[in-house]
Amino acid sequence: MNPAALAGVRVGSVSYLNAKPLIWGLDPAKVVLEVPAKLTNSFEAGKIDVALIPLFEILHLGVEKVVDDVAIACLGPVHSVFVASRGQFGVPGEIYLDPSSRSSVALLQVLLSEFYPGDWELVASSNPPVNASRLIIGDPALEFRARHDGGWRYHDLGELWHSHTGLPFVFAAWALRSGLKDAAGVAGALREVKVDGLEARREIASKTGDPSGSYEYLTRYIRYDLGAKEKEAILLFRELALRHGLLARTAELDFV
Ligand SMILES: C=C(O[C@@H]1C=C(C(=O)O)C=C[C@H]1O)C(=O)O
Repeated sequence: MNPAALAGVRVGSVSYLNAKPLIWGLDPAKVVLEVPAKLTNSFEAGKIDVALIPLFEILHLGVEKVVDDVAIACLGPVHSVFVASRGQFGVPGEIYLDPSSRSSVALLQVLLSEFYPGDWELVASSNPPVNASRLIIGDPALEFRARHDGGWRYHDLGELWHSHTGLPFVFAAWALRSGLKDAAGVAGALREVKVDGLEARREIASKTGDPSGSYEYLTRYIRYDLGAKEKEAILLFRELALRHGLLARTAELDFV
């Protein structure tokens, strides 16, 4: 399947398993796959027309048009975005940050500033000391869980956000380059891709090293809708990010 509206449109997606249902059926040779931070750079540089970029960057770059009804989100635990530590959460100290992430780093900063104020030191480095607390996202987070047992505690940021706000959290959404022709057609095609991709989750999971774990992850933890509650969550996140100096005020998002 390759909907006509996407012909000639340069598409970029996050390279993690969680994004696979949203690009299912598109010609893999034509979709740029990168970790969130790199993908954002490619989108900003104008190399991609439509990209599944971190929500934080959508707000930060002042992206105007976002595809309605499609997201990488969660309601409660997300399973693949956590601070792994040897001890309890909320005791201030160093946390190493995954340099691939944008939304989850900002979410962690918002959660700490708002709900766990203290003398935190956030260190951007992909090479934390052996026992250091660290924020990990995406496939590396799933692999970390699979590789390490006992001794580590996982503080799931989707769960922490939900316990404080009662809301879902949106990690990424489809951003459209400004001036893109037929934005409505492109958005509609990406919604169709999503419908097929969600149905193909069993097959997508079967191609991974852990079919049942991957299927559970894609069906129980990651949610793909961007509806009223998700929009409410985006507004709250934006407000808190503004309050804590992570963002400057930008225009309202236009969902197409
Ligand atoms: C839930 C996740 O969402 C991802 C987290 C992102 C971020 O932190 O910037 C960006 C895109 C999403 O794919 C994950 O990858 O674990």
